[in-house]
Amino acid sequence: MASTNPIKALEVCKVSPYLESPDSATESSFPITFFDIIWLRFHPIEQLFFYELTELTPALFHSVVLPRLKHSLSLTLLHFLPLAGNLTWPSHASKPFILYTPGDGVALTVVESDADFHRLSGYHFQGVEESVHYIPELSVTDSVASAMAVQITYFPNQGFCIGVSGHHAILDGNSNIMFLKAWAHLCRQLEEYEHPSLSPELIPCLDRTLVHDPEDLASSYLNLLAIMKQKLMGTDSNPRSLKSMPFGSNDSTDKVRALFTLSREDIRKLRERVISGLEKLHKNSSLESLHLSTFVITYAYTLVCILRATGLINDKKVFILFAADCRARLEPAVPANYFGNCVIGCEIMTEAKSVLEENTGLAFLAKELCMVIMRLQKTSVYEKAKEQLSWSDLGHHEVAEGFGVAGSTRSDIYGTDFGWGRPKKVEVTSISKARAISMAESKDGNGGVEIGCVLTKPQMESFCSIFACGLESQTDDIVKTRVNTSALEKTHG
Ligand SMILES: CC(C)(COP(=O)(O)OP(=O)(O)OC[C@H]1O[C@@H](n2cnc3c(N)ncnc32)[C@H](O)[C@@H]1OP(=O)(O)O)[C@@H](O)C(=O)NCCC(=O)NCCSC(=O)CC(=O)O
Repeated sequence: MASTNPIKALEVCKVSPYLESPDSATESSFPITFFDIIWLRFHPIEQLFFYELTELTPALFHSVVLPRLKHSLSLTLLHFLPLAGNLTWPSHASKPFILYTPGDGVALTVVESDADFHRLSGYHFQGVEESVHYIPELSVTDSVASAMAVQITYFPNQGFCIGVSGHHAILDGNSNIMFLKAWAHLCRQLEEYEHPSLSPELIPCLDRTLVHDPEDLASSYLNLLAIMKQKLMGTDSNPRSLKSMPFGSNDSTDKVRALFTLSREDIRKLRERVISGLEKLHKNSSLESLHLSTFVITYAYTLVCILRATGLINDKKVFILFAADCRARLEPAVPANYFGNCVIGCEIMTEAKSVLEENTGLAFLAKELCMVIMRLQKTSVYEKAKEQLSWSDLGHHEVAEGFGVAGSTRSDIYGTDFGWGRPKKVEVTSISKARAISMAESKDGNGGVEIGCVLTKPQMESFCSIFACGLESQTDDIVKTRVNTSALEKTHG
């Protein structure tokens, strides 16, 4: 879907940590851990936050909103110094590390757009290429990678949008949202205080020594990445390059994105349907210990609908991934405000036919997810990280359709109020770069979940009908019939 460029550049600058502080005048380096290295070649985390403000005149934007956003970003970076620096891997170093040098900062692009803010921030299908204009590009060369880039887009008399790209080897979803909340918090405070301060839970813990690595998994993961890179890109590819590797399909020309919501009531009904499906699958066994959480129900239901919509054939395998936050799961635990990556991948490899089974597919997948989550309690995180080194042959990608999920149902992503209200919409746009959905708690805070999907337009139309009809269905089957598109738009919009 081709899109004309609706934006006009206003400013390109660098925002450095607040200069009056002695901390920002000192060079600092931060080692990266095995948790970070796992994500070294992954595409950046990209998100868009839309803020509706119909009274946003050029004067208000340029004299109040933009200066306040910039100043608070500078104040925030003082606490989050790794984000102002770069990932680097000089030839003398055995591992990449983050280096902050005075004068470094986050690249900030300010643009104006005459696009329809209402449509962009609405819950309708949108061409994936339309969002490209609002996402900043992260500068990455073979030897140096920026940690973060920010774009602020001004929509005259409609609102503004904040686009963020963060290097995944520097921060995970939790750290990313902590940074955005800290920035929003300081920006809000600037309305009243000249010297705003952060509450303790928003001050990041930058101590990398809290992650123990007695067997140097970090080096093993670097070797694994070099092998993967050679397999994908040929033996003459530079194994020390910091550039990301192609992961899934990057071709977004025919793709659309959309957000869907499951209400608390939808989730309750789906949970009942899963329980009845489980009773059919396991007539005589006790299933009491299974915890059918909001995450499990949402992920299972969305994947079943996607598999049906994409017409996956029964004899295929599916490889399902999700991240588990390890901050509280490590022994000893690291603090909730630990900054960096502290997540580990959990995986399920299964036959598509078990998931596509009409009466029991949803229950089957929900149970598989529960079992993997339960196993997390029994295995040490470090042992699991060691196990994952066996993924080195990339075999999964050759034999199975892979699916992943970005975000979390507990991130409070809509809590990012910079002083002009909560976002009208938040999108994790990077899901278009991998075969992934996004998940966040719904913005009304009523226990529902928002799900972001990227599919081709025909697949999305099909997904939309399967998703909506499946919720209306009284049985444990998810309806496969296709309803007409106008009915869908009503349900969805
Ligand atoms: C492994 C999990 C997904 C499993 O989630 P579950 O919800 O099924 O299970 P759980 O044991 O965590 O929680 C069980 C129940 O307790 C509740 N619960 C647990 N901990 C809680 C807490 N601290 N505060 C409030 N509620 C809590 C849950 O909401 C759930 O409730 P109820 O039963 O009501 O639902 C999760 O534990 C987890 O680690 N989530 C974080 C994932 C993450 O960090 N993602 C970001 C990846 S990086 C990324 O996304 C960036 C990118 O790649 O783009």
